[in-house]
Amino acid sequence: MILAKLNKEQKIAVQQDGHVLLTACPGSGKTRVIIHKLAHELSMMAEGSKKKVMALTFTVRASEEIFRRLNAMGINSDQIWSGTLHSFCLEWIIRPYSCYLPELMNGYTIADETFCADLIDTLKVKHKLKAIDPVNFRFNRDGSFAEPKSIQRELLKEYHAVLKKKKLIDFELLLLYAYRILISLPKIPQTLSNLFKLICVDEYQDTQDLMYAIICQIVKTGKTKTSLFLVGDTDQAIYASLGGVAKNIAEIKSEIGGLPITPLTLTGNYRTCQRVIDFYSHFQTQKIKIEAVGQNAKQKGMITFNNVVHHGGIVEEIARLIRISLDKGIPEGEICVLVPQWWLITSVSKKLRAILPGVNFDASGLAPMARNRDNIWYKLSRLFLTGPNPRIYALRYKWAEELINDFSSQTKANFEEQFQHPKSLLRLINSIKSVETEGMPYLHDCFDQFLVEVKIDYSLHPSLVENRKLFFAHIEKRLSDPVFSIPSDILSFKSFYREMSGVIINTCVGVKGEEFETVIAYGLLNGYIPHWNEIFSGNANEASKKLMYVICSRAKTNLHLISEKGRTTKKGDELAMNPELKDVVFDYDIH
Ligand SMILES: Nc1ncnc2c1ncn2[C@@H]1O[C@H](COP(=O)(O)OP(=O)(O)OP(=O)(O)O)[C@@H](O)[C@H]1O
Repeated sequence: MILAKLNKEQKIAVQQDGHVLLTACPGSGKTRVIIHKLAHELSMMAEGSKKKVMALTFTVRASEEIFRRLNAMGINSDQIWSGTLHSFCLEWIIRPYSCYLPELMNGYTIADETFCADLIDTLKVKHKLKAIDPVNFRFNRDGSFAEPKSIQRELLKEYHAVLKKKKLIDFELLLLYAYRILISLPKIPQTLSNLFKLICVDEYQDTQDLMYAIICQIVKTGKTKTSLFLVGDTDQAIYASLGGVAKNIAEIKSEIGGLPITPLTLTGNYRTCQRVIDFYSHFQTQKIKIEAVGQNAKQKGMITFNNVVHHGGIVEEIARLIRISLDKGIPEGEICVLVPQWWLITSVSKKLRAILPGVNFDASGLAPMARNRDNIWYKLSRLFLTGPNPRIYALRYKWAEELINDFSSQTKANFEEQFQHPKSLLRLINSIKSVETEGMPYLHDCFDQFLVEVKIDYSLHPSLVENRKLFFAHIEKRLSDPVFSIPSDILSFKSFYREMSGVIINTCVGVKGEEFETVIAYGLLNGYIPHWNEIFSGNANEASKKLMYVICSRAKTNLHLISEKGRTTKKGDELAMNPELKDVVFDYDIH
């Protein structure tokens, strides 16, 4: 029954025992396989088993999507853990075992992302680095900095001195400390391996070395107790400049202590029409024929390339293309605008909203909250800003569970006994009402009522006080920033969490693994895509090919590519067209 919606190759992958490396082209059903693999493994467990299965995803969006889909299949998600590797390390390694690591045993707080970003900006100014100068924050397995340049290393030392003084840990430290815990106390990977029957890793080609080390330490220790299921596509490896590496099968085998691993593949593309596939095959690094096998396989679709529009008119042009798709009856949520750099999301979203007032947009840049997803108050706010809804029940359940754990680890005290279960906590949150109509006072009011009910005096815990201050300070900053100009009412706050339904505005990294009827990508220029970092590191060609491949392969039938004119460097030199795109000879449709 669970396997009914899979083809033969997909069924084989789902039913394959032991460790698996599944590599396949875009649209071949890798995500579908992961979801069914999780469901299948659960169905094979003995009744009453306490074991769990896990999916590690590249983005929070992707992990939430897995929850939604399993929920829609009627699968009980109690025994499923899905999230990014960072959240896994926090929840399953750092939080329960920090007392064993000298660096953490005297307390720690997860650093607020925006606090770290501000600190880095200040240190860049101090060290006379430009805002765009890259700094590699990653650690090697032995704890040394991966950053090779000396000024950057000085900056890193100061940055870490500040974190240490404040007992903060950022994303990279989280990975390093998790790894240290695993290797210094073999009982811990053993315990995790006893608990997790399966670890699925989506987009494995973008995994960093330290991440492989963490995952494989658990698999290796458990020998055959935990199956590793790596899924990805080497042509979609777009994280090389941020340490992502697609290890080959021999390397992975060696990481898991020589245990056998079965290579599998999927063929056929269910997503995209053949013409679009043939177009993006220009960007493949390995020339493999991809065959469209979905219902739209024979459709002509629309592929346009505009290299004449001036950047001053870019938003009007994007709006025109959105209208063309809407006029064809394509739903808003099936249209995606890909921006070349994340910091452009806000301004483009705002302008598009102004030009197309009747159209809904789904863009993180329009949200009142900054992206400090690990802030405990952010986690509480998302429960108050989403209502009870069966479609996202599993997700809210998971959020409630996280909150119970977070409060308990930060306060060393538990919620009032009756609220220690996610179900009862959700019931409490759903019952709290506020008369406030403005977002900030509404959240303050809900938080205070909540704390009274669960009997936690947050003022006694400096990290909670500090994080609450930071959480609201960032909202205030965004509300008063003319660039954002976000409405401050409660509806605007709630719309941030509304289920994705409007035209998506995001970066290529932000929509990894997703698909849309129409993709509109602009800024396809040397310096944006590929980014200067790739160009300076001598990796421009490969990075650019892979980015173009990922961008184009998100589309089902319509692809609009734009290399606008008139964008310049600070020195005033005009940015050139993306070189890979320039080389393509194709019979484009008229735009
Ligand atoms: N056996 C199948 N029958 C019908 N549709 C399928 C089948 N397998 C996958 N699909 C559909 O094909 C589309 C692409 O699937 P999926 O997102 O799982 O691909 P993917 O390999 O993960 O792609 P990417 O590498 O781009 O992330 C989805 O709409 C999915 O529902």
